[in-house]
Amino acid sequence: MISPLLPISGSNDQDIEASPSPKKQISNVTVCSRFRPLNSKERKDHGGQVCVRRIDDETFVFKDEKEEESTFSFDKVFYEDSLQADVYEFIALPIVRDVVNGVNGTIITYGQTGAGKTYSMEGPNVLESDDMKKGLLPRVVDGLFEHLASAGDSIKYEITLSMVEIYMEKVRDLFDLSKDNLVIKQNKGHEMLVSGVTEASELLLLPSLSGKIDSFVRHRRSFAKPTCKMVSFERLFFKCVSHVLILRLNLQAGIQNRAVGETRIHIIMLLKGRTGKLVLVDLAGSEKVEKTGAEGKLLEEAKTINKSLSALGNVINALTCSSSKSNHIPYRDSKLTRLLQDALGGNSRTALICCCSPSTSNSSETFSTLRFGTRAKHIKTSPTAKRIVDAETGARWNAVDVPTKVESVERILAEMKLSPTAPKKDDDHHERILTKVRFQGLKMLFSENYNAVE
Ligand SMILES: Nc1ncnc2c1ncn2[C@@H]1O[C@H](COP(=O)(O)OP(=O)(O)OP(=O)(O)O)[C@@H](O)[C@H]1O
Repeated sequence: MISPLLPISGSNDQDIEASPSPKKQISNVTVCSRFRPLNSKERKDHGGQVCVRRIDDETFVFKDEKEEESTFSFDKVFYEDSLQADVYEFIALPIVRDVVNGVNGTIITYGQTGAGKTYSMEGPNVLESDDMKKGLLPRVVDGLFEHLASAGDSIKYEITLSMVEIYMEKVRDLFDLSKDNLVIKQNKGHEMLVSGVTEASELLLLPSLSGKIDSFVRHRRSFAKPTCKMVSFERLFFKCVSHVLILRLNLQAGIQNRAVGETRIHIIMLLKGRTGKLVLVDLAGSEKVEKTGAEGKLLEEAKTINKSLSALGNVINALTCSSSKSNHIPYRDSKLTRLLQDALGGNSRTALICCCSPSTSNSSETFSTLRFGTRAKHIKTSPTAKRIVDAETGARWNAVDVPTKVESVERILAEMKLSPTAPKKDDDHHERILTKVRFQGLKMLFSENYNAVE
């Protein structure tokens, strides 16, 4: 069920308040490994030798530099023939659904430089519309909009996008480069936020866009701003799709602003709705400093990056150490761990993609990435839906439990049907009433939205 943005009112909703809210189960961080195809250098210089032997979709045998074999298991293993769509469906789609329902989500790519982190996260670029190549980011943006729209009874939803990079332990705003040392804070709900970060905001949406966004993007790449008024379903669709595209253009603009050259940086994208927050993190390469061959300023950058990745490892160790329940978790040791505090130790459904080269020439870095992933697998998080306060009545709801106006009507009709005192009606009759009520409800909500947006 989708949570609406409009305040909920009416006696019907009051009845539903009493119904118990389902509790979310404790869940692990989802950890996957992904092996990219061998590149031409690995094929040429190392005879195309690989360090991984597939057992099944969750398990493989890894051969280290000393030819010793160990078996690794993850929630899912994506081998070199895996599709971008498979990665999205397994890792991101459940998180996107949860975010729409008020549960925060985080997706992190980890691995050495050149292992496929950016390819997994972005694909060739975020405006890519080829389904074989499109990465997680554009799919997540499309998926968020599609899920919000497909409910039909959800009306108005604001999505804001922020992008920051962590460079030399400073959080820089990728939409406003003058903000180059933003402060990370924790709000009353123990949620981490970047204070003063620029939020590109898009106000949305309505009818189902399923399958139509990419064909639109393919044909209207140069489209910049929505200009039409919401007067018909077609135009409404046009307006919604243009918002998706603008969001993708914003992403592209932020990505173009990030530090360039040899610099290794962490990139963090935050998509926020009224209820859930989705954080996508493309970490800097995890290789050892010596392997980078860096000198001078680049060496300093590499050391700072490795310090923050070590801090991430320490946080994971502290969280997974059995005696650490009462222990101090060193989130404050780096900006990265501070920003990921709620993703790792709190209220978030989190997925980690360990990106690896399959070549024996990189087996030492691959081994360290796989060990990092194995450790992260033991983190427990307890994501719960956010509480929403009804502006009119002050009633509090879990975002996942908030009934829409239309759903309220459905529940009442269903209850009437079940009630022993209710007059017995045939199913067709009941369906006809339901359809009419739905139509009336949507008509009313469409017009409310029209006024609000225009
Ligand atoms: N699954 C894949 N299928 C095909 N090509 C891939 C895949 N993963 C990565 N590549 C290619 O490998 C190269 C390196 O990938 P990518 O830039 O994503 O690495 P990275 O881990 O993000 O490195 P960096 O830390 O430098 O950002 C790119 O040319 C990319 O297109």
